[in-house]
Amino acid sequence: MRISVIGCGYLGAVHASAMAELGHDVIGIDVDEHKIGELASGRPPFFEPGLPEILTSATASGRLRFSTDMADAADADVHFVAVGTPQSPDTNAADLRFVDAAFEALIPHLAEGALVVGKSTVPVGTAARLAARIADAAPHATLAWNPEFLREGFAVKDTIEPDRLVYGVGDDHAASVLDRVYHAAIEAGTPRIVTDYATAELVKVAANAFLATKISFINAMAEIAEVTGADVTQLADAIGHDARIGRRFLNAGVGFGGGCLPKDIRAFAARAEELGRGESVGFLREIDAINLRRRQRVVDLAIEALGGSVNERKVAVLGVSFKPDSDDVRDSPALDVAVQLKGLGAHVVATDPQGIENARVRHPQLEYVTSTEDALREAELVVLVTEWSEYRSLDPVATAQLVSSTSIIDGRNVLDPAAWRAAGWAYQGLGRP
Ligand SMILES: NC(=O)c1ccc[n+]([C@@H]2O[C@H](COP(=O)([O-])OP(=O)(O)OC[C@H]3O[C@@H](n4cnc5c(N)ncnc54)[C@H](O)[C@@H]3O)[C@@H](O)[C@H]2O)c1
Ligand SMILES: O=c1ccn([C@@H]2O[C@H](COP(=O)(O)OP(=O)(O)O[C@H]3O[C@H](CO)[C@@H](O)[C@H](O)[C@H]3O)[C@@H](O)[C@H]2O)c(=O)[nH]1
Repeated sequence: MRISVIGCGYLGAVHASAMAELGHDVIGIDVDEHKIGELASGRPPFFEPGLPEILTSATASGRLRFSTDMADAADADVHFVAVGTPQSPDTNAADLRFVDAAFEALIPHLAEGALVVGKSTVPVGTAARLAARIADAAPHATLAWNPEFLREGFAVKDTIEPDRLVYGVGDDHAASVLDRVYHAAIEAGTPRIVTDYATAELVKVAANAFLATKISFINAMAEIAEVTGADVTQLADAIGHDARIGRRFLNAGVGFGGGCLPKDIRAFAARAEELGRGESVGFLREIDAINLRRRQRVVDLAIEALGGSVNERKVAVLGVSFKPDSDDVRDSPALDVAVQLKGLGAHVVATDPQGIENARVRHPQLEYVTSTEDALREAELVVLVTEWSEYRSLDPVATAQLVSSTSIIDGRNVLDPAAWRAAGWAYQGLGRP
């Protein structure tokens, strides 16, 4: 099929490449000329495992092209809209300016029978509004909403082999077109839920709200563990054995960040307020508050570990991206901790295998080094805040040779406390004795 993908960021670039990998003829459109130049040359503008391979093969084969000109999308049968929906600074609601601009730019180019498919995460009610706009301005086209559930770090696999497909549609035709787009996943037996616009929009924000709740639940248990001497990781293992609960997403630590969970729960709460149902998801504000307290907890532990003040003390911060296998630093707990420590006068040296470039743009005041050893050298405190595999596998004995003081805060509870203590370290996890 001929497909356009409008918005080629973390979601759109992967979606466009994966659709081409599945054999479709794809054009990616973005307003960012630099990004489009990189993608057209087969270079991903961000780090995502597996993306370079499919981007290179699809651009080389000619099945995948990129442009900044919406007119180049005109002959596509299906248009995926994957532009950003960031948090509005004043209200916390989703900022729909980019979605509206993309739709207005696309509408004049819609061919007879074209299907527009929303992928961006939007407040419930957005699709109905945009469907009315299309019915008015381009009645020969139709709209579907097909939320995306990919995880950064696993984006290619999640796109090609999704756990489920959700179609919010106004008629059966739209569902059959989407079945042709996703024929490989459908044939592999992927569950497919065909529903109305509002349900499809709500499925997406409900899923992220649930995941955020699971993480903040275990972090709340960590807060209780910290005043009782209990161990939250054992607690998570024990409750996780109950299949009704499950062990995944019960890793206590510095909490959730990224371009999705924090902004999506805030936008959901703001939308519920608008709908007069603020109390129904009022708990999401508590989920957010627990999450942000964990960042503060790491900062407080750092102050404690350094005897009451971090001022002019060298702190090695391991990790700046919001999760491993990603260079994304949007609302990163790791970067937030580094910035707070710097604000308190610490000499922060931060490192990360992929996130430094993005972190430097947002926080040029921090010192960044690419080598873990350079970050650790002469450090008076080590703070592990993103669990990249190379930090998880640090050897406590060798690491002790590099630092000036053997004190570590494990903000992701990924190190073996016994091994680190045996090597002479003062080890502090979160929610662990
Ligand atoms: N990143 C993820 O893992 C993920 C997963 C599921 C859903 N989502 C949702 O997908 C959407 C996109 O997220 P993202 O992380 O890819 O954001 P992003 O900021 O990485 O990418 C958005 C892209 O849209 C482009 N853009 C903005 N206005 C445009 C316009 N008028 N026309 C064409 N392009 C335009 C921007 O230049 C940018 O490249 C958001 O709604 C997000 O919540 C993201
Ligand atoms: O037990 C856990 C699991 C995750 N996290 C943190 O939670 C955040 C989010 O992690 P994850 O959900 O794996 O990453 P995202 O790529 O942001 O993916 C989420 O957000 C996407 C955008 O909406 C959705 O598509 C995905 O389904 C949803 O998992 C990260 O900071 C993690 O460190 C924890 O603190 N503890």
